Amino acid sequence: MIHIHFIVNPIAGTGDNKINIKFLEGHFSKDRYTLSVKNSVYKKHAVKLTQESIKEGAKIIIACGGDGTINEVASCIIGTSVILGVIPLGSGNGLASNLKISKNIQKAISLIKKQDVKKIDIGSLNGNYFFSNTGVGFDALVIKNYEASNGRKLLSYIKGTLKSLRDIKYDREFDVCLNNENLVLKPFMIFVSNSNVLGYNVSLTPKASLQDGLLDVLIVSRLNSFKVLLFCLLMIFKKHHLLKEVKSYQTKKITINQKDSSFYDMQIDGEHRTIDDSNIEIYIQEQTLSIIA
Ligand SMILES: Nc1ncnc2c1ncn2[C@@H]1O[C@H](COP(=O)(O)OP(=O)(O)OP(=O)(O)O)[C@@H](O)[C@H]1O
Repeated sequence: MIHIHFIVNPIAGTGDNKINIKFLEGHFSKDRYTLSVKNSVYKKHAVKLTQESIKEGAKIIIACGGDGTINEVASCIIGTSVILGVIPLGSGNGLASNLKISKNIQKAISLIKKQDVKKIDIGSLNGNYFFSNTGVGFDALVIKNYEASNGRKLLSYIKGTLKSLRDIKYDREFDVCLNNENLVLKPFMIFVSNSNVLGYNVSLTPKASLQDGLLDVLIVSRLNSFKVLLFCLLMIFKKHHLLKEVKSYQTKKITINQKDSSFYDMQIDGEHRTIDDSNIEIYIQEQTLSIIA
């Protein structure tokens, strides 16, 4: 018997998914599989549900949601023998897009039943894991404003972006160290990615791979308002690197220090997080997560 648990975020994406026990029993035969389905009812609830599923003996845990849900579920199974599966129900679905996991639920289920398991790299940031990307600066501000808007649609991201264009300040100076290079800057954004898709098929780091043992880093120096708009436009066509303010790196580790503040507003896998520290260390942990893909 294979014990599969499904952790479902009912508000992910359009919030109208049809994942429930009855639906799943139509796809997984009772002779081979025992199923459990749990819905998260508040933010971060998937962490608790996953921990319970591990105690209950789940062998495969399926994160049904977007990058935020994947983060909550996958963070709990690091260091266990549990295998992660994904049914992409999110809005952006960055990690699932990189892994070419279909948004079509029947196809995602067929993939889970095949059980082809890959080992992928994960990112670590001051004791937090990320699987897709993290960042400080403009991207974190967009996510913060998006979450504050309480909307859940692409329009809320666009509104969050427009508000961030008005709000962005360059008041924090960071000392950044990567690949033995030291930079001192007040950046527009420092974006660190494990995966090659940000979400909605937009990519800031198209060369990133989940299995190359490297983080892809985009450091964008201060931009004037015109250049910010140009950056956003070029990003849609994956040409943002044409701006001289945009520098791309590949590295195993990056550290960021600041003297004048003891916290960072960050985004981790598309969720806003405050990191209470003046120093940040981000590094890759190679082939650490077993995932069906
Ligand atoms: N019942 C719930 N009510 C409110 N928030 C929830 C609930 N269940 C989960 N969440 C939160 O919803 C947030 C968004 O989840 P998720 O990232 O999976 O979806 P998404 O934002 O639509 O997708 P993506 O990140 O791919 O764009 C997460 O922070 C998660 O903790």
